[in-house]
Amino acid sequence: MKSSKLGIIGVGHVGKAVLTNLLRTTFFNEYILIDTREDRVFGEALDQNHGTGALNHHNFKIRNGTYDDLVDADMIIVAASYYYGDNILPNLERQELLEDNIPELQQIMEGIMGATQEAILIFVSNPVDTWTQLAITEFGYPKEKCMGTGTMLETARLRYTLAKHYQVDPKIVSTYMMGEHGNAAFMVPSHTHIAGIPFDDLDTFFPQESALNVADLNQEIVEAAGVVYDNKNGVTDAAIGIVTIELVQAIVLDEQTIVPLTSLHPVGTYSSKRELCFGMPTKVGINGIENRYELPLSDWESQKLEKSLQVIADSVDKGKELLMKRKDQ
Ligand SMILES: NC(=O)c1ccc[n+]([C@@H]2O[C@H](COP(=O)([O-])OP(=O)(O)OC[C@H]3O[C@@H](n4cnc5c(N)ncnc54)[C@H](O)[C@@H]3O)[C@@H](O)[C@H]2O)c1
Repeated sequence: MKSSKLGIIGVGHVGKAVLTNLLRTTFFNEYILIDTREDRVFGEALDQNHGTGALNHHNFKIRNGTYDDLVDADMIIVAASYYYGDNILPNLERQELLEDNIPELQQIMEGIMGATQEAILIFVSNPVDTWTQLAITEFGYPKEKCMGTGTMLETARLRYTLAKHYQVDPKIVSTYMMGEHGNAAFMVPSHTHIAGIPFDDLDTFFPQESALNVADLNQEIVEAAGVVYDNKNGVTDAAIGIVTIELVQAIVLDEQTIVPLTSLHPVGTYSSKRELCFGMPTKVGINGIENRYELPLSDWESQKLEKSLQVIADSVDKGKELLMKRKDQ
């Protein structure tokens, strides 16, 4: 029987949160941890290994490793980011992280491409749409096996916020945030329901709760990361750790779940004149991307999408240019 191996590249706050959550599952029995901070990743592997000595824990193989160890990996999660020291990322917008992270992306993709093109490759690193797209178009990773968490985190935040407002279980809220993972993410009220009740009818069914304004709600969700960041000393790791497991589980268990991950959408998707990675409802299973669903959008949603796609296109162009300059050096 084949064992299953996961690689995590970048074991800072987010990589560690993903690892710790996964170690409560039995999706994988072998974990390879890769980080440029060799002492940090050695310590993390040792610390997590000590935990396997507890009688209520599974006996996993966890070690710090190299790209050679990923040759037979089933899945690789990239949560690396240029290390700014002092244990925190600077207070930069996600797009502002791009320039410092181009060398990291290049090093990581060269390492992965030298090891495998078979593993499902999941990006969490920001700006996540750009990392995902450059991995495919500039380094050649197979597009149906390559994805990022996209607007899954914003969607979880929206589901939580709507559930809290209407005092219901988040699991019965069906909704999406789409577009860029970042300031240009937008909600899709026309496809938002609570227990089958359309967004526009919620005030009728929940008369005791105040009416929600879509633009204000959208703003609140987009700004939510900053609120966590400001209050957690520059870190957002808990929710993304859980959301990443949602995606991993959908793939490992072949759940055929539909989530707004980011992947490379062909020319013509929402009339886009170029192929582009952005968050939209996508079916995932054991082989990676299974299908994409181009939901009809309202005028407000279409305008938001257009803006989102422009932000990502500009970022991808800048990323390509920076990579080209490095190759010319
Ligand atoms: N997609 C999302 O929804 C989401 C949510 C939260 C955070 N993030 C992103 O996740 C990333 C990580 O955040 P964090 O808080 O864990 O940062 P962090 O600074 O705590 O950790 C980053 C780690 O990456 C390592 N690293 C840097 N370059 C590397 C390389 N070339 N190879 C291997 N490892 C390398 C660093 O040594 C560090 O340990 C950031 O880009 C952050 O913006 C994404």
